[in-house]
Amino acid sequence: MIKDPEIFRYVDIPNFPKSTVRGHAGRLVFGTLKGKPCVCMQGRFHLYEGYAIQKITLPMRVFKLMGVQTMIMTNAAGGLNQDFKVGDVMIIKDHINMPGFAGANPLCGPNEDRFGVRFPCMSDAYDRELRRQALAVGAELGFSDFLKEGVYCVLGGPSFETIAECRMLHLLGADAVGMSTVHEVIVARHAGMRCFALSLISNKAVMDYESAERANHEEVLETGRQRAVQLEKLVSTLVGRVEQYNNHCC
Ligand SMILES: O=P(O)(O)O[C@H]1O[C@H](CO)[C@@H](O)[C@H]1O
Ligand code: HPA
Repeated sequence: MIKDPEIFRYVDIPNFPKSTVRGHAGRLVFGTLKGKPCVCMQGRFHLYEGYAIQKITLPMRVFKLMGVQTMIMTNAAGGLNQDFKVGDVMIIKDHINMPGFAGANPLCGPNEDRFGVRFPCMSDAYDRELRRQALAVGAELGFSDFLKEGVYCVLGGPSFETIAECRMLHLLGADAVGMSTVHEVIVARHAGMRCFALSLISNKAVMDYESAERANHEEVLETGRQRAVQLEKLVSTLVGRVEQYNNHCC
């Protein structure tokens, strides 16, 4: 997908965290996608790997310093919205930061004024224009049947949610639940980068005490393999249409 790739392993980059999750290759790939210069993370970092929240989000600040303007993220998530099916792709329109409620926010500590303000706004965390474009691209590609929009809730993991927790998150207005992305979005927005994120609904969150279904990482990986081609097509077509973005308001 990336043309003329230059690949760096995380383990070879000083102070970079290392990927520990199965399915996350742990490499930075530089190159072009549809003629646009880009850098891709093959594997991101999670609280449950034991990293400090600031370490998980360090790549966002590295990207900002490299001149990156737009962040596009994908994740796998459990579907809470009862209209969602396994294999649906949810454009994230907003998030609920559960660890943040308990004080785990990547911007805690002295503010880094060279990146952004002390109290960044999050009501426009997921760029409206990119979401609109993604829906249009999805329709052109014939993906409308499985393309949704919704609210992503992040938890710390690594244990999957209990039935009572899934019911609570659903009542709170979350459409999907996962263990990533939100910390990075907060740091990227703080630094004035534009964010767009997709959740692949890799499993249905279990909401019923009679259900025999059990969340498991195998199913998450398998759904990822099944939707990989369409996700690549959606993201690469969107990237081809992304315009230069300069956010001067911070
Ligand atoms: O890393 P992402 O794509 O968010 O994957 C999700 O899937 C893993 C659990 O199966 C967790 O890492 C969770 O966050
Ligand atoms: N819960 C939390 N994280 C997840 C899930 C889930 O059901 N599926 C993929 N990541």
